Amino acid sequence: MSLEVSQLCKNYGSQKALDQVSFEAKPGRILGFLGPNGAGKSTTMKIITGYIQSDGGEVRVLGNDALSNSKKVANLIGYLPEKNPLYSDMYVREFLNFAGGLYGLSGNKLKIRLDQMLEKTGLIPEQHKKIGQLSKGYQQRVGLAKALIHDPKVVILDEPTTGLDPNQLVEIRKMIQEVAEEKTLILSTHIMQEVEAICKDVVIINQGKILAADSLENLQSANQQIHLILETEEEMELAWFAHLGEVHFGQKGKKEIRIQISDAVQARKSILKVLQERNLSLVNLSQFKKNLEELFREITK
Ligand SMILES: Nc1ncnc2c1ncn2[C@@H]1O[C@H](COP(=O)(O)OP(=O)(O)OP(=O)(O)O)[C@@H](O)[C@H]1O
Repeated sequence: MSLEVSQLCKNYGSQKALDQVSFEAKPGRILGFLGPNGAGKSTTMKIITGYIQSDGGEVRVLGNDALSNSKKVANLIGYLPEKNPLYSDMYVREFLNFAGGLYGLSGNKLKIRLDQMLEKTGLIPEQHKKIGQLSKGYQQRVGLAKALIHDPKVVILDEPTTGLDPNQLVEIRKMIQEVAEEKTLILSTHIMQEVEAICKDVVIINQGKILAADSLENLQSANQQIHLILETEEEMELAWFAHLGEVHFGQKGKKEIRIQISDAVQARKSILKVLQERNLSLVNLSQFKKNLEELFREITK
């Protein structure tokens, strides 16, 4: 396992920001780290990367304890913080050169790595511009190149696509996927479609506690229940459909009933029978499966 986080705790004064947070990240699989605002995502990432200390628990990076081997672990991790801190007066190449130097790279090795990172992040045409002159999307690329300059094994990206236009978003996501092919990558994001598009594993945190940690596939298949929305002209009673599964009224009050079922064909037949017997006029009968967004809202509400 490249990254093991176990039983992390962190308090800010009397507030418990992290409460026994544990999860693992594997190489070659992007782990989506999800949670509502204030859930504890950035705090977890800052502890993993050594920016702040925990009040308890353990972080192991490629088997190294992050607390007792902080220097070694810092070299194994690349981090793009939420508020990407860049020196806007520095030139792109100059800045990345400086960042590489901080990790002990120099001479030809630094030059080769610098060229590789500029190429990988599409920054070659921009390398002689001042960072402050770049668009937000290109500034994020500089942040990504900085996080990767020392060729870390574990990469942590805190909301890297927030505020990007749709074109930049697609390009940065593609870059993230390429990076993840050879690294362990944790991606914090609020965008559920992003998780469904590029993550293999998912951790959901809320109020400092882990609520789910599994592969995206397992989470989705555990929620493969089908939902039917039934709408009629007349008011209905939940009891008429209770034999089919879990039932509750929908947005249109008693004229809309939502039913969670496992056998859609059988359920539709039964519903039509009830409608006929009670002489109800059907307005809509549709079915859907929960996506990650709905699952997230249900878990964290
Ligand atoms: N330095 C600090 N001092 C006091 N409280 C803090 C500090 N940093 C974070 N917190 C609190 O700890 C909790 C977790 O914050 P954190 O920034 O880790 O959440 P987050 O999941 O990253 O949120 P967001 O998605 O909004 O960035 C929040 O309630 C926040 O107000």
